[in-house]
Amino acid sequence: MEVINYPNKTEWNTILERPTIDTEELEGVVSQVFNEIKIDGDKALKKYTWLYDKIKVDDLLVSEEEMEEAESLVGEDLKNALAIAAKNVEKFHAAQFQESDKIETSKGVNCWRKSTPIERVGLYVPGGSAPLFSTVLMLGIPAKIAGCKEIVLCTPPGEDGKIDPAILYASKLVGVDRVFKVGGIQAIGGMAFGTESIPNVYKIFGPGNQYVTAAKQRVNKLGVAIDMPAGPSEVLVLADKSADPEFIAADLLSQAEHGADSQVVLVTWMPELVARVQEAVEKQLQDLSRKEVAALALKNSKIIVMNSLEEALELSNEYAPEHLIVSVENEDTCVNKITNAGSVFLGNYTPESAGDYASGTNHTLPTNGFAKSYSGVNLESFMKSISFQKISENGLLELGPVIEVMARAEQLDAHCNAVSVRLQKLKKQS
Ligand SMILES: NC(=O)c1ccc[n+]([C@@H]2O[C@H](COP(=O)([O-])OP(=O)(O)OC[C@H]3O[C@@H](n4cnc5c(N)ncnc54)[C@H](O)[C@@H]3O)[C@@H](O)[C@H]2O)c1
Ligand SMILES: N[C@H](CO)Cc1c[nH]c[nH+]1
Ligand SMILES: [Zn+2]
Repeated sequence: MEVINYPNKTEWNTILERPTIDTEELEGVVSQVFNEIKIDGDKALKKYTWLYDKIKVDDLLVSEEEMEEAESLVGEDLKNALAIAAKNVEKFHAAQFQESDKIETSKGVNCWRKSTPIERVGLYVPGGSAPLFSTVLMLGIPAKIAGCKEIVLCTPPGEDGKIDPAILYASKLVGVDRVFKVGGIQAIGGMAFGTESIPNVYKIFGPGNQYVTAAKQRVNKLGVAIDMPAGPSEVLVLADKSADPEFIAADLLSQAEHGADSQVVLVTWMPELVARVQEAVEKQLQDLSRKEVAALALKNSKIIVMNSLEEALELSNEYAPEHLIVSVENEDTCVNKITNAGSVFLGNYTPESAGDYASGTNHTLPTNGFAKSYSGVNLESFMKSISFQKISENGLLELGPVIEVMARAEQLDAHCNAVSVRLQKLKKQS
């Protein structure tokens, strides 16, 4: 990890750059795959699964038999863990349901909003380097609570051409309707445009690598909604002398092991912490099964020494990390100073991986600075709200003239007339 001491504000933007693949090349690949899916449907999905995943898929849809087989392959320990995690995710997301009351804005003018589920949704579950079955809970549970009528899920097939049993078990547990063996750009294109096997959905959810994220951003431009850009994982740890270097190292490595293009950042104002964390990272790295991947991610990563907690928080807000760990004395005093982050972990005993799996918060979160403008996945992500209004005759008599004045001023005569004809009738009646 590169160490940067007391950077000037003018240097912050350069320091905080994320590692990215050449975007022009990426967009070219996305266009080509999408064009073929639009013409060839399933045939194109299979072609690109062979090209990018090296898997020959005959039937994209996971069969009932495969679902049943998966259930028998998942151990009791994992089933129990999934049940507890699912309960917490459900509890946290169910509490997010909000229906607005009727508001009488003027006398006789009532307005309200009603939330309705997005009817057909597509979930993407990453599976390139590791099958992230926890993502099934994070997307499937809120989709179900929201009341989405049709929930389909795409995930890349593993080396044996099958989907990881835990992904299938979790899909059944949360009530996903259909699972398809397809990942990457081709999965996003399949769900956006529809093919013989996959229905076209109204909104696509889920994290993924840079290919998946670029594909989601492209379909969004083409009119299919997406949750947010949720690309390669990242974490920023804010730490002072109260933090344990072993814990910091473990948290940094937990996101570094996701992929070579992950980025992890330590920000401190205690220079004496730097060497201790570096040492702990080196030591813990050796024991990881994914140490090569984590080592590559550490090359993109930084330790930044700042002058104070205030300056460190300012830098963190500018970076807008997907995950922010606050390991400082009196961590609660930082809460109101955090303006940009996907999900925040307060105190030395709140590891980021708790949010990844089981605390109840959602782990599908904005990366690459998008936490400045996007929230992570939540119940509302699966809903849209329709606004309603009802105006009584007296209400229109009162508000109508206001509308007439405004419509005339915008020179929209028909708008004005829609009110005037009613007012005339009401006045005649009275
Ligand atoms: N932000 C979040 O909320 C969040 C949550 C979980 C995981 N993640 C991130 O998701 C990512 C998962 O990545 P992954 O690769 O393991 O799985 P993935 O499922 O996202 O991507 C795998 C697919 O990428 C495609 N692909 C691979 N190389 C390609 C190439 N050269 N050209 C075109 N397509 C190619 C393949 O089709 C493959 O199926 C990681 O970066 C992880 O950090 C993010
Ligand atoms: N840290 C990931 C989000 O960036 C989520 C995850 C799933 N499994 C493990 N971690
Ligand atoms: Zn993780």
